[in-house]
Amino acid sequence: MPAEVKSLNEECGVFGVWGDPNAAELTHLGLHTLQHRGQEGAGIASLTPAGMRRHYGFGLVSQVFAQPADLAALRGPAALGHVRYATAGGAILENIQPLLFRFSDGAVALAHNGNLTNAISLRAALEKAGAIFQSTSDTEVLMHLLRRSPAKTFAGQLMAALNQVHGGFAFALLTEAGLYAACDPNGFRPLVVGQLPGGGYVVCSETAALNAVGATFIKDVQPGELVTVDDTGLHMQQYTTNTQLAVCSMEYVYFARPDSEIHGVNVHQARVAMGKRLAQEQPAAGDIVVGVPNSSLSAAIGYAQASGLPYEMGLIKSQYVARTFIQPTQALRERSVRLKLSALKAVVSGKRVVLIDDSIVRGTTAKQIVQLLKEAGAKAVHLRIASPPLRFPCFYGIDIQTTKELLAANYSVREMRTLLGVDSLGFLSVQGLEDSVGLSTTAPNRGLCVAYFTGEYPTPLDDYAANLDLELKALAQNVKEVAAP
Ligand SMILES: O=P(O)(O)OC[C@H]1O[C@H](OP(=O)(O)OP(=O)(O)O)[C@H](O)[C@@H]1O
Ligand SMILES: NC(=O)CC[C@H](N)C(=O)O
Ligand SMILES: [Mg+2]
Repeated sequence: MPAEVKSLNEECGVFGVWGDPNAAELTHLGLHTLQHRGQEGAGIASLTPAGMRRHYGFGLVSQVFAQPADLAALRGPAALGHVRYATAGGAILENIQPLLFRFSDGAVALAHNGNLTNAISLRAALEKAGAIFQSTSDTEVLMHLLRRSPAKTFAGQLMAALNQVHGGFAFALLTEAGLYAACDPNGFRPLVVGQLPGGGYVVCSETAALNAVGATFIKDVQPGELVTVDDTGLHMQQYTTNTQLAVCSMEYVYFARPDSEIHGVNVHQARVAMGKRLAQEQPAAGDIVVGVPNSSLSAAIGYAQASGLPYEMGLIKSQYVARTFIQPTQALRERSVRLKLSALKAVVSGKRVVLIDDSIVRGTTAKQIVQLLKEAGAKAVHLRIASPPLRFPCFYGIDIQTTKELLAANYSVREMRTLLGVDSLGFLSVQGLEDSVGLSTTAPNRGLCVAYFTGEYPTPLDDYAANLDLELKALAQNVKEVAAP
C-alpha cells in the first residue's frame, strides 16, 4: 500500500469567511496557511452572484488553484474551504471537501476535520431507510441526518444531527443564509472564530490562519458548541451540555503550527515546555542538543535551555522535498528520509549528540537519522522524544487506525533502543506532557486526549471498538509468547 514520506499523517483544515467581498481570496490564503494539515486534496465553495459554486481537486492548494480563473469564478461575500487528508473513505474525488449538496430549497457546503466513530453504522441504517450517498467519506452522514430532522430551522436540524454523530469533529457549513461552525463534545479538534478588519467573520482550524488574513481572534469554539454567523452577526449556543474538554495532545506535540494558539496555549511554547520537562525527566550525557527539523525544533530549544547544553544545527532539511512525495515500499521510504534530511558533519563529528524528536511512529525517521549522524562521525547518539511512546491508534481524525505500524505498540523501549541503534532512549511522561501544555481546566488529563499513549479513549469507539479489541488481544498474546521460557 502506498505510504507517504511523512510518517505521521496530517488531519484536515477548514477555513470559512462570511461578510467580506474577497471571501474566496481570503479562504485561498487561509488554506495555504493550513496546508500542513492535509495535502491530499483541497477545495473552496462560495456564494457567488450565480449561486453556490465550488472548485476542488487532488493535491496541494497551489495545484488545485493553479489557474487564476479558478479563484476568480468563486468571487462573492462568503466562502468555505478545506484541505484534506483522508481518515475514512479513501482518496477519491467524491470525498474531497467541501462536499456540496444541492437541494430544492438551497445549497449547503460541508467541511470536516475529524473522524466519526459511528459513521459506518449510521450509514448502514440510513441506506436501509433509502438514503443514497454520493461519497464514501464519514462526513456525508451529517448531511443525511440533518435533512431527516423534523426541526423547523436549519440550525435546529444541524443541532439534531450533531447530537447523533460520535467521535472527533470540527464541522463548518455554508448556506445562502449563514456560516456555521461546531465542535464535538470533547473538542478533540481545534476550531476558532475571528473577525476581519472590515467586520466580516472567519472560522478556521488554527489561529495561524486568522493571522494570515489579518483577522482578530475572538474565541475557540468550545466542546458541544455551535457558532452561527449571519447578516445579524455572531451567535453561539450549545447543542449539548454533556461535554468534557479532551483536545488531541498530538496537536500540541506535532500537528498544529508553532504560531497557533489552541485554547489559549501557544503551540511553540508548549513544545519548548515539553523539551524542558524532557531534559529533567530524561537527562543525557551529551555535548550538543540537535533537533529533527521541523516539528521538534521547539522542543529541542527547550531541552537545550533546561540542560544547559548548547543547541546546535546538526541536521538540515531540504526545503524542496514535497510532503506529498509518495513511496510504495519501506526501503524507498527510508531513502526518502535521507533525501529530506542530512547531517552536518562539521557540527556533529566527534560529538555526543542528544537528538530530540517530537514523536516516533514507525521509527523510519529516527532510524535513518541515527545512521546519518553516526556516518557523520557522531561519537554517541542519545535519542530523547518529547512525547510518551505512541502505542494506540487514533479514531478521532488522525490516520493511524491500527497498532500494526506503531513501533512502540510492538516493542519495549529497550527493544526500540536496539532497533534504532541509539546509545540511549528516553520519552516524556504522560504527566510531563499534560503539565507542559498546562491547559487551565479541571477536566481529566488536564483537558487533553492522551489515548495514543494510555489507550484510555474519552468516548466509546463504536464501529472501531471490536477490531481494536482484537488487535490489542493479539498484541498481548505476542508479549506473553515472547516472555514465555
Ligand atoms: O517514526 P516515524 O514513522 O518516522 O514518524 C515520526 C516522524 O514524523 C514526523 O515528522 P515529519 O517527517 O512529518 O516532518 P516534520 O517534522 O517536518 O513535520 C515527526 O515529527 C517525526 O519526526
Ligand atoms: N483528516 C480529517 O480530518 C479527515 C476528515 C474526514 N474524515 C475525511 O476523511 O475526509
Ligand atoms: Mg518530524
